[in-house]
Amino acid sequence: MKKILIATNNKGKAKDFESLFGPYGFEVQTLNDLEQDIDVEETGVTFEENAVLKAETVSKLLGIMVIADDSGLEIDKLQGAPGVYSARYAGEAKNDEANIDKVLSELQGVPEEERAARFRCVLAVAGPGIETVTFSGSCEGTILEERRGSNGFGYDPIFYSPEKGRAMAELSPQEKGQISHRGAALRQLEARLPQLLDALGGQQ
Ligand SMILES: O=c1nc[nH]c2c1ncn2[C@H]1C[C@H](O)[C@@H](COP(=O)(O)OP(=O)(O)OP(=O)(O)O)O1
Ligand SMILES: [Mg+2]
Repeated sequence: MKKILIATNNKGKAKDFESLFGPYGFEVQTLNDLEQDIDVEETGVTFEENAVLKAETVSKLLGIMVIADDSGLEIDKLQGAPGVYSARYAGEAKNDEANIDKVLSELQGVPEEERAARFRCVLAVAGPGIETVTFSGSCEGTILEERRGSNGFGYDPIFYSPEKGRAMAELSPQEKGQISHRGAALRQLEARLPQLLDALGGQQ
């Protein structure tokens, strides 16, 4: 089976990639599947910088083509926060529950029409002998007043999709892929994948 390494330690992201790449016959692997511990420090100030940093660092280390994902939530009322700091919003420990609590308390009393937000995702593909390329996607919604649903990961329980009429965490992985920032970025990447794999001489 063709394998694709995603330079992430986030198991929730990995599931999104599986439901999107599975139908194309790719087995998705992540940094959690490797014997060595790899954790790239995210020193960039944009999603794009961090995605490129993660993809190029891991690709150079292992000598293979990899895809990295940097993503996050932008809330208009909070001037775009948490943004690139989404994973670390409530502290370095990267705790989804604490991050959600922090957002909910900051938006306490803010009416629905002022709770607009979007998820953003930038994917970077890096590999030996190819120029690093990036693809991006976004997904518009609003922030709920309380959690709904138990699917997905991260901020999914408080992100309402007007397109689906449900919280992101109430969607199946397939439904999420149809509307998500990651789904949008991945569809662009898919269009370029044959070319990228060709440039690598059929590595995968
Ligand atoms: O579809 C999503 N549904 C809900 N929340 C999401 C989503 N996509 C990103 N997010 C949130 C999770 C985390 O708070 C941050 C990503 O941070 P980000 O640095 O890209 O990922 P991460 O540190 O969890 O894993 P890694 O860097 O190893 O890929 O945005
Ligand atoms: Mg990260």
